[in-house]
Amino acid sequence: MLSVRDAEATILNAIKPLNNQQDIEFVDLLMANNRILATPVTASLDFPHWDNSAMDGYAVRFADVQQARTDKPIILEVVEEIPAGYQPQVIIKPGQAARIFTGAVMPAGADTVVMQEKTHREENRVFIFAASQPQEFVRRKGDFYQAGKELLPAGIGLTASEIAVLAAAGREQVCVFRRPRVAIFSSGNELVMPEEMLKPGQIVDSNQYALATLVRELGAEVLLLGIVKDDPTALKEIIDYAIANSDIVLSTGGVSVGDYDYIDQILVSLGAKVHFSSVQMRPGKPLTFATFPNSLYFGLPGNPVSALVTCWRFVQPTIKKLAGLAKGWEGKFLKVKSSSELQSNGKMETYIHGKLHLVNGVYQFHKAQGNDSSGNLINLTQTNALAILPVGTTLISPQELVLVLSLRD
Ligand SMILES: Nc1nc2c(c(=O)[nH]1)N[C@H]1C(S)=C(S)[C@@H](COP(=O)(O)OP(=O)(O)OC[C@H]3O[C@@H](n4cnc5c(N)ncnc54)[C@H](O)[C@@H]3O)O[C@H]1N2
Ligand code: MOO
Ligand SMILES: [Mg+2]
Repeated sequence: MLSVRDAEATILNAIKPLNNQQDIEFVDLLMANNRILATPVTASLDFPHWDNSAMDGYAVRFADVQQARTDKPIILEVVEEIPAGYQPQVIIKPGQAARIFTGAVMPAGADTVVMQEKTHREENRVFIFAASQPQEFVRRKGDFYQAGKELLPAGIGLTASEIAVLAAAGREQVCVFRRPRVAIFSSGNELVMPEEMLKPGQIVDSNQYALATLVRELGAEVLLLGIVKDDPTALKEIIDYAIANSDIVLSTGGVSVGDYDYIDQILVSLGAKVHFSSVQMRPGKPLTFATFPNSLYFGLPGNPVSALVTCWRFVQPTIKKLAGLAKGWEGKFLKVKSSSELQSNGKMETYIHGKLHLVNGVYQFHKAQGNDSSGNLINLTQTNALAILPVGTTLISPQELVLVLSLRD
């Protein structure tokens, strides 16, 4: 059976990231949160734009104040007051200073700022009590960034700090990758919507809610196609529609060996390349991955835990990579102590859901306490991590280290 590592490599290889010419759109800065920058950004301004003061104090000539001491202050004549937003008018000559405030433009002639706390003011005279360093408290033009250099690279996610930088560079809009489109449907004769009365044998289609929520959290656009009966004609029709209208299709159910498990044969009949239909993992063994010329197809297992675990493990990095993220689309794996005993049959790579908790500033993994059947959706609540036992490992004892996939950024 295909190992998880090989399944992942197959999937990652098949991804064609969005194109930075065709798959882009311009969005207003305040709508750009969590979007991915499609083209590098440069600015035509230096940062800082001009030499300015980092303190409230006095702009002076260093040569004038280098001998200043508490018991032997230097007295300078204050010739101008420079608040932020004001263009200085006077050139500072030997023996002179300007009153200046944080962020205000340094006057010509001055090269150093003495902070207010080291001074005493009497009318138009200022007493300087301490020798500063040359250039002290001056933020120099171009110290933070020089015009024309790359300010932000393509392929990064935009959050508060990048959006602030774009605003400072005078952008009103930003060029980002369009959101990937992910079609989702559930297959199963037993499935109904939450508002429907359950007849004997029926259950609510919870998978479409789980997947739609996760996919939206990842910044993709969801095309929710609902419930489809275990009927080859209906399934063929919906898959045909889904692949024509999305970058990624997620279906749940119908991928095992049962008589009503039709997904694989329909994919073949539609001309898909089916790369694999099972993976050496638990839960999630019956996982189908197929490609069409313009879309990727994940036939996720129907059991709710299996559907989410395979989505976290394989679909999450796929969406991030396809979306145009240059780095950081990989799963976030870490090694932490397990506070619970974890078991596996040793034959499958085993994924155990639970929670990463901070204990005295260090993360620990706690297994979810309920029945861990892959049909038990209830036990998934509050999951934020999956512990992973590799093939060959049957037991992790409490306080032993375990590999964990963190599900939060
Ligand atoms: N003989 C074998 N039987 C099964 C095997 C196997 O290897 N040999 N694998 C088992 C494993 S593991 C899984 S996982 C499931 C996968 O089944 P399917 O993907 O074919 O899914 P279904 O048969 O349609 O449903 C399985 C289970 O999940 C429930 N389900 C389905 N869809 C939803 C939904 N949208 N929301 C909530 N629950 C859903 C469904 O009612 C079934 O209980 O196969 C095992 N069998
Ligand atoms: O492995 Mo299935 O995916 O457990 O229930
Ligand atoms: Mg089945």
